[in-house]
Amino acid sequence: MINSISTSGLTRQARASRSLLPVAGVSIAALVLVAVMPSVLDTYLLNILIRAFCFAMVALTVDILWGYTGVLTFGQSAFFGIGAYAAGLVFTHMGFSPAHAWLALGIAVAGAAAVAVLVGWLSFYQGATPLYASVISLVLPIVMTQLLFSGGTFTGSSSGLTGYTMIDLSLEAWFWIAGVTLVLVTAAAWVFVHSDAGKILIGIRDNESRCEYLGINPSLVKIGLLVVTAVVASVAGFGYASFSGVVAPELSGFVFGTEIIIWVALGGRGTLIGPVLGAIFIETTSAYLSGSLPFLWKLLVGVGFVLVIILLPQGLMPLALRLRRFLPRRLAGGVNAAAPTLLEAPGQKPHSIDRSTPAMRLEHVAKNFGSLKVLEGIDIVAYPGELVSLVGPNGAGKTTLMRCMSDGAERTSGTIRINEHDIRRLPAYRCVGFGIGRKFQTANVFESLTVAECLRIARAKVERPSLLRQKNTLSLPSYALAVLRATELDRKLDQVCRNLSHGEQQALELAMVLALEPRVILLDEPTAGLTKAERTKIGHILIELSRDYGLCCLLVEHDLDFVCEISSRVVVLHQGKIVMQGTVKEVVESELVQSVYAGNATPVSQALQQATASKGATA
Ligand SMILES: Nc1ncnc2c1ncn2[C@@H]1O[C@H](COP(=O)(O)OP(=O)(O)OP(=O)(O)O)[C@@H](O)[C@H]1O
Repeated sequence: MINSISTSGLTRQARASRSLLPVAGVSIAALVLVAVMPSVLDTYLLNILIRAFCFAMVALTVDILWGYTGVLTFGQSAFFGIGAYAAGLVFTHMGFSPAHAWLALGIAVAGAAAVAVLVGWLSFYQGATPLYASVISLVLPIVMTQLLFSGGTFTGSSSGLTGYTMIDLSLEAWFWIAGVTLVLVTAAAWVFVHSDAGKILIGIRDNESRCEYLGINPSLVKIGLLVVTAVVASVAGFGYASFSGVVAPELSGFVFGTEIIIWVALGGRGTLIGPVLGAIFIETTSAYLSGSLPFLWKLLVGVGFVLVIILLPQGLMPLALRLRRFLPRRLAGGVNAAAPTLLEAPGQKPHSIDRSTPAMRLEHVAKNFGSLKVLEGIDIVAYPGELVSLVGPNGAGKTTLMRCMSDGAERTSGTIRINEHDIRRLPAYRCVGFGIGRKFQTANVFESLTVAECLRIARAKVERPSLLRQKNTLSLPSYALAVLRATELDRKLDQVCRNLSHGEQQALELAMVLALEPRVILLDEPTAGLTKAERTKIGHILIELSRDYGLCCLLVEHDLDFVCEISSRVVVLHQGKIVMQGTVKEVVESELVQSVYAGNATPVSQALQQATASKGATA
């Protein structure tokens, strides 16, 4: 019987606070600094810093897209330009008043959001590669600059717009506005990327396909993120133009877009603070040195960039963050320091499951790769509570069949129904909604996240993750908890996945799939890499999943002893066709199946016979 996991021993971690105190403390310190700086800095430096603060906000948006989500973008300058030109154009052609300032801000936000939706759709539509998205982001600032060049007197062409009436504030007031906005935007970004929802960005960066098979639509997440970051960049551009009284096509150009990438790379992508400090430092230093050393300074920045990329690929900030180990833990703000308490989720009641309606129905399914027919005429019906093993020699088409069952776009022809829902040509994340969960052949987890964070992302479809915080409890169905306990992963919730053994990663992936509470699970070699003892425990869990919880399990497995021990039915595939379906005994005794395996190095028939004999002896 699957027991609910004991939470004793986790109490210490449960008490661990996920408070926002560290970020609040740093933000208050930064605000105090912003408050006092105008009284100690000269006018020139204040001017430079206000501009640098605006640029730092754009750098922050690039860091969220590139550093956290893995989307390398050169296009954020275009959104900065939209905000800047919204202010420049309205103030030049309509005059200045508070109403006009609000109008310009509204145009900046709406314009940036509309362009971001279009660009996001083009960049991240289903099947688009990351390289394609980067190319689109390169094209955007080029198109934007050309539009501004060809705008004649309306946009000021290559000279841009100058001399318009600006928002009339003192230099100190501008400094405070820019500084406070930067601190607040940085703090908000920090809270978001460290929240449960923010971890999905890292999940997408690490393993987009795993996210899809957990029911998350990565394209939608990336489009939403692009829209939000575009709006922030446009507001920064609006502030820049309102303060400086100058807008030029260069502000939305490709060169500026590349400079932002350099700030982020030097500062340390994926750290937020690094890119902000990188932008402020390079902009301020440039202002002092570019006049006296115009070419040498650019050369120095370029050499610094190359050196950092080679020697410190993660940038300078991670180096500084490593010093945190010398600080007390509280001050270091170790957000991943504590693991959440595991709780048992209520889940679906086994007796409420209708076991007479097929959980999975395949009719005439075929798959071709060009002229190669990999699957042909596949008909399978599987019911809740069944544990069906797909066996066959290497290359028989087992994994391809799993792919077809879990993603509507995969098969060439035929019909697949999951819980009576026709999956049509729907993508994997939509099929998950019909109750299917898939475990891949090789361990497929999020390598830079902890065990608990992976499980949290796996639950995102069931429990909407918080945008603001990390919850200190994690509810999982009892069978997912049982997998964690069987493999002792429940004691490693705070460990980063890349440090887990292969077998532990396999078990974690299985627990992640079960965390989705699927009604049908596809398991491609779930015990590969596990020890004999772990394999036996997982076998028992799979039997209980089907018998006690009514899950329909479809299993691809080369370990034939394991297949015989746990299966209620076996389907034999050979050269893309089903050669036999039946009970373990029927398959074992089939001469046809034995001839299928004849010539294969694995003594399959022998293994099947031995396993059946041992089962008979036990009975
Ligand atoms: N993307 C692809 N393009 C072309 N052929 C492919 C592709 N993917 C799989 N195949 C071919 O389809 C056939 C079935 O492959 P599949 O991986 O489904 O077999 P399998 O039964 O799972 O094998 P194994 O037990 O070794 O994992 C093989 O001949 C393989 O070479």
